[in-house]
Amino acid sequence: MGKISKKNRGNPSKEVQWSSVMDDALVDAFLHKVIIGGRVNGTFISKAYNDIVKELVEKFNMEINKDKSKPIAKKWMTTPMPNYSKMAQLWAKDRAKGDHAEIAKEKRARTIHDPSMATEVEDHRPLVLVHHLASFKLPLQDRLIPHFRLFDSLASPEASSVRALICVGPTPVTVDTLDHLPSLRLVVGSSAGLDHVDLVECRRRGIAVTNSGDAYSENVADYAVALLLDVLRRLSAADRFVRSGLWPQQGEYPLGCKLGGKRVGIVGLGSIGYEVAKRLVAFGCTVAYNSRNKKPSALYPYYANVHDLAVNSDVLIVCCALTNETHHIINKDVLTALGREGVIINVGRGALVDEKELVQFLVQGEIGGAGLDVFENEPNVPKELFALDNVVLSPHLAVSTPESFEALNEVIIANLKAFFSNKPLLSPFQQE
Ligand SMILES: O=CC(=O)O
Repeated sequence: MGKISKKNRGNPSKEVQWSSVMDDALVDAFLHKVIIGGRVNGTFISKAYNDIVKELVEKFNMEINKDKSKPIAKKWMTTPMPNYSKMAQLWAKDRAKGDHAEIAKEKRARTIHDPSMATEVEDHRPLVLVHHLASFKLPLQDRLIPHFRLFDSLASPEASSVRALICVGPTPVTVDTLDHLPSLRLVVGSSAGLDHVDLVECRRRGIAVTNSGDAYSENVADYAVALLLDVLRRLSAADRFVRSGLWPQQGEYPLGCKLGGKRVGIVGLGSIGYEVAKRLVAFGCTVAYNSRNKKPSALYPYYANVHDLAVNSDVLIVCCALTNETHHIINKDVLTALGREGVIINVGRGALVDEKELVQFLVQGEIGGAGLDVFENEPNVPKELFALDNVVLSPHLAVSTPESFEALNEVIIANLKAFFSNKPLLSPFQQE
């Protein structure tokens, strides 16, 4: 509990208690977005948000919109701001006195700069553009607010001076995007693959690029192994068999194959590929790989081209970056080399595989099966695959777990903090 002097309208001398029931982070967000920033961008229109508004209003005897049918935020957006800004300062000061000195220190650093409040508050947080398609939101974005001053429009006046951008999911970063951002020096990708970022143009303009580093690697590797086990043991198909009531009618289900002992070729031995290899060795598989260059630290046999890797593999697991060189790296020749019993797992990008050819091979039984998390034209999946029990389909999910998003958040913050303090970046993008 802390104390705060209430100096605004109503009862000028009364001291009110600051309730500790409110989550600090939400209060911060509230202070930044509503009180100081004076606007709500929609992120906090939620029950938690409304609770905070309500509690603040009650504590400070401020006017409240009595009409419950209207969101409180609407009312607050039209309320004059200065008193609230003062309140935020008092609150920060108050916290500084108690055992929350650290929080308050951080809070002072978080205070947003708004020209209309310039004499009252100061904001030292670096400016960062969150660049995202409407359908892609950065997971845990609110956690960045204490560290960075975020905005999300290329049309905003801040665009001309912003030095760092977070690229959310597959949001394209093109020449046109970069033309809006003359001061940009860093693109922080939130994905492992960065085929949606014009890397050549970034390099030409001296813009560094980072990706998700190791944040997703274990999750994607788990998923690749899960897809492979599913294809080999026909788990999803067996599940459908039971659910559709066919077991009592048809009895035995066709045998699946053992994973141990398979020769697995990994296409792209980056951090995901390494994790896949580790897991498959534990299952008793033999592992070989192809990547742009032989890795001095890798003990697995190296094949300089995917065709030769396929000839010597029962399974290909595709987890390399999509580039001009790797587009359709799994083509008709590679599929032929893999053979009728061969299995393809793709957790990289759809366009790494010539999808039309793959569909033909699967439909005609010229390949053993496939586990696909990615497709050439997402979210559209070739309908011919729906009827095939030796194919496991997944909606681009391999990276997504709460744990991987937590890890991603740390990588993003670490990269931005390193950049703004002129230290080496945590996960500069490297092509495998
Ligand atoms: O596909 C997801 C990613 O590249 O992170």
